This record gives sequence, C-alpha cells and structure tokens, in this order.
Amino acid sequence: MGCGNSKVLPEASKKSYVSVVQSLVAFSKAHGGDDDEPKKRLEKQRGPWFSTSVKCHQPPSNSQQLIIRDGRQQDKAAKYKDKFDPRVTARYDIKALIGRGSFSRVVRVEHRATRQPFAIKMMEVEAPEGREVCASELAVLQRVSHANVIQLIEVFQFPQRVYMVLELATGGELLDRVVSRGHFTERDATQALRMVLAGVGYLHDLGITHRDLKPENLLYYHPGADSRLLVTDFGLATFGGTSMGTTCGTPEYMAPEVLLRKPYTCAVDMWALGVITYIVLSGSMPFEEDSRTRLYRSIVRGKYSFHGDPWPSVSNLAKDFIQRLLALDSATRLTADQAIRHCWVVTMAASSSVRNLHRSISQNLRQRASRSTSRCASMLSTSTRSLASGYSYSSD
Ligand SMILES: Nc1ncnc2c1ncn2[C@@H]1O[C@H](COP(=O)(O)OP(=O)(O)OP(=O)(O)O)[C@@H](O)[C@H]1O
Repeated sequence: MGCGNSKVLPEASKKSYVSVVQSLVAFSKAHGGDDDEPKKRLEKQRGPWFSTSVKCHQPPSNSQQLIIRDGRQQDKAAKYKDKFDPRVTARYDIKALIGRGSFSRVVRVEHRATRQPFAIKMMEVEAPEGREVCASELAVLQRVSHANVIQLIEVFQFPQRVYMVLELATGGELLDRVVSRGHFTERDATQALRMVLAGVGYLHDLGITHRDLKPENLLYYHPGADSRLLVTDFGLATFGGTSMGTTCGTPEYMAPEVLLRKPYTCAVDMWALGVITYIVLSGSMPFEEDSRTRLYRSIVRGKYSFHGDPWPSVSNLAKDFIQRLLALDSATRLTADQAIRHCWVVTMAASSSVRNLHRSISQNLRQRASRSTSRCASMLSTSTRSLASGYSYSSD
C-alpha cells in the first residue's frame, strides 16, 4: 500500500467465502482452455481500438524502472514461482515481482502460448480479511469493462489462494508521471482527471463505489504520453450504490460522512477525487496532521487551505473544482458526471498555454521525502522513492 497510512478495512462479515466462491468466475479456461482466450476476451470486451499487445520495446515506467533495476526483485519472483499453483504456471510464465499489498503479491507474467504480458495478483484467502478483500475485488472486476478501469482477464481459484490475471499496467502511478515528466500544468491535470472521472463515472453508473481512490491506485497503461489511466485496486469496493455504513478507506482520503459514521453513498469517491486533485496540483495534502484524531477533525470540519506554493499560480476555476468536490455536504458535492462537465475540466482540456506547476509540486513532494521517518513520507511513497533515486524532476 502506498499513500500513506494504513488502510482501514471493513469489519470482516460473515457472508464471506461462500458468496465469494459462488461469485468467482468459473476458473475460466484453466483446464484445456483456448490459449488465445485472454486476447480474444479483451478484444471482445474492448472493441478493435483496444490494443491487446503491450509493446515490449517501450521503456519501463518510473516505478518499474526501479523494480527492474533491482535484481533482487527478479530473485523474489523466482522465489514466488514456487508458491504459484502449477496450473497457473502451466499457462503463465512468472517474470518478475511488481509489488505486494496487504494480502497480495503482484507479478509480471507472460502467457506461454501468446507471449503476451499480463499481471497476476495472487491473493491469500485463508484468513477472513484476505477473503473479504478478494471477494470485493472479484465481484467488481467480473462486472466491469471500461477503458479507464483495470481489466480482469481470467481467474484461478483455489482454497488458499486466488490468482487474478489482469491487464498489465506498465506506465506507473499518476504521481510518478507528474514528477518524472519535468513539466506539469493544469491542463495536464485535467487530462488525467478526465480519464479518472470517466472510469469512476462508469463504476458509479453500475452502482459500484470504489472507496479507496488515491493516486497509487491510478496506473497508466503504458509509458507513452497518450496512455490510458486506469482505476485499480477494488479490494474495498462495494455495490452499495445508495447507502453504506462501513468505515473503511485510507484516512487522508476519507470523506467526512465516513468518519462521522453516517450512511454514505458513492459521493465518498468524489471527495477522494477532490483530495487527489489537490495533491496533483500542489504535491501536498489538503488534510495532513500528525495524529489521526487531528486529521479526522480537520476533515470533518473541511479545514484545508490554498496557502503556499503553487496555489497563487493555480486558477480560481481549479480551486472551485476542488471546493465543489471537498464539499462537506455530500448532497451538494459534484457527481462524476457533473465533475467531467465542470468549466475547469472542459476549458483546461482545450487550453494550450498554462503555467508550469512542476517545480512547486516537486518541492512539496521532496519535502515529504525528506521527512523519511514521518507518517507523511510514506504517503507519497512511490513518488518520493522516485525523487530519492534521482529522477529529473525540476526543469522549469
Ligand atoms: N495490473 C497491474 N499492473 C501493474 N501493476 C499492478 C497491477 N495491479 C497492481 N499493481 C501494482 O502491484 C503493487 C501491489 O498492488 P496491490 O493491489 O496488490 O496492493 P496495494 O494496493 O499496493 O496494497 P493494499 O492491498 O495493501 O492496498 C502496487 O504497486 C500496484 O501498483
């Protein structure tokens, strides 16, 4: 987990494994299936515009450069190979460890027959918490097909582990790209946000609330400038489109109604998008306190400011956009559909000459990197690792 801070999981419910097992996709083609099946399924779901062949000659993303450079990760992948069920490795060649989550390991794999690269998320489902997270993730992934939402290819399900074959995102996390590109404007921010809003709006239309939107869960599909941005990590997602009550999420991104334990809706995702927009435009967090109590207090009071760099250089429209997302009253908060039509998003997408905010954003992120022992340092973990490892991040 990245951006900070321990994720708050929902309490394990009793529905658990039975419903999980029932809802799992039927093991797909693991036994004697069509070897081209992953590719065909993607083509069917996404239409001809969707490229199923990830170009191997493309340079790796920032975060993956880190991983690839580190030979130890390859060794770890070899170690994890042994943990993989032979029915999975019969179909997919394990190439490298990408990362790990609370209940998961994600590896880069290659489909043995087609040589196509994918990611496999291996989840431990013996413990109730892992089962819950896996169940949430699968229930959503089995239902979705959208250019801005990570695509499930197939699932292998065993009593102790579930293996989700996913499309491989090689373009890195949203903030990594902000840092590495050396130039970042409001226009760039709106271009990224439009993709996120398209994905989130699609989920909300299906009655799905993500509940853990944050920059680390937004991955670029490939390193190119024209890459799609994908919403990932549905471990806390739920189908409770109208009213929910469980307290969960990542503290800095939690909406006030969640913290106040009020019934809530998919508007909590829109609050998180307000927090993300604030971070993307400034490199700092709107709500940031040393103690969790103080953090929660400032969130429920909506206590944040546009002080300090780069806010004087940021347009009033952008601030209005953030304010309408960070509205304490969830009923007045922008919906995904309204947000994508907000004047700032519409006009900035068409604008060509706007200020470069990159220096301030990098400086703010770097300050966090320097506070390595603080809670804040882990908040922007990937980006700060990028900064620490000497990426070119200041060009203006
Ligand atoms: N389809 C994918 N393509 C490329 N990288 C991925 C993919 N899915 C996950 N990752 C990366 O793998 C790592 C682990 O992800 P995972 O979703 O298992 O855990 P997490 O979300 O980081 O942690 P937690 O589950 O504790 O919140 C992360 O760095 C994530 O960006």
